[in-house]
Amino acid sequence: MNKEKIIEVQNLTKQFGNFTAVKSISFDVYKGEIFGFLGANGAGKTTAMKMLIGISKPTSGEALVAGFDVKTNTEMVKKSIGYMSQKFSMYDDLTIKENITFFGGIYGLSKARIKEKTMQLVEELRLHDSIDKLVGSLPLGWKQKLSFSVALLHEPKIVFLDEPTGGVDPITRRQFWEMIYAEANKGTTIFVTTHYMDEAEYCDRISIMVEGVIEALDSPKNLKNKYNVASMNDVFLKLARNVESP
Ligand SMILES: Nc1ncnc2c1ncn2[C@@H]1O[C@H](COP(=O)(O)OP(=O)(O)OP(=O)(O)O)[C@@H](O)[C@H]1O
Repeated sequence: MNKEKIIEVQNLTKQFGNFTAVKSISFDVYKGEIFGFLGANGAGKTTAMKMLIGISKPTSGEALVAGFDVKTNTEMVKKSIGYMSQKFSMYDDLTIKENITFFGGIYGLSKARIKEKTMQLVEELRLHDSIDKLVGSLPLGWKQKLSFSVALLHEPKIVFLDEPTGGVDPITRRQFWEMIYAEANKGTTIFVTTHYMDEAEYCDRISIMVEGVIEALDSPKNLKNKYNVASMNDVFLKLARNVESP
């Protein structure tokens, strides 16, 4: 794997009043890496991710995303990244083609480039018969795959995926991950949160957050060795259980 750093995080902290949601976390992510960002509900993943995509100001600490400071250069951070979440997909009342045109425009693509990208997506996702269908009429799995492709329209260096496969069936999730692999192979960095432990196994490295702190960070294989368990699910349970016991 290429060891060029694409995300550099140093002592990043976020406080809401007296409550510290993210407690001085530090880590690096490498170019082309699939980086899994795991943690139980409320562990601080979304808060950390919001700081990295430049929409929430850190209370303290530093983060460089694609070489740009998330505190002072948010515009360049936003241009360098793609983002998709389970909650925000595409506009249900626009067709697939209209959604691609709309988001392409937001990302600053020329008309010619949007046309080119639309044709590319039609081929890759085999959309020949459905390009003029309303997105609202598509199954969730299709929406999520499309949404991923749309997040990549402007060819960002990093794509942030916040629980991208929530509620999607296992076969579609597998297809989604094939798309992720293909994109990572092109050199795009994937930063992904998930609650599915089978997906954690697919990542190059995993960070596990517990109560605002990064409790563990390594490859799935090394984490399983370290905690002497057979699956990422067991690693996760072990760390979560440690929190529950006084
Ligand atoms: N704007 C806010 N004001 C106050 N507290 C907040 C705010 N946003 C998040 N929190 C708190 O920070 C903690 C971390 O929340 P966060 O959403 O980052 O967790 P998460 O790991 O993403 O959880 P989930 O998996 O449920 O999305 C939670 O206790 C949450 O209530």
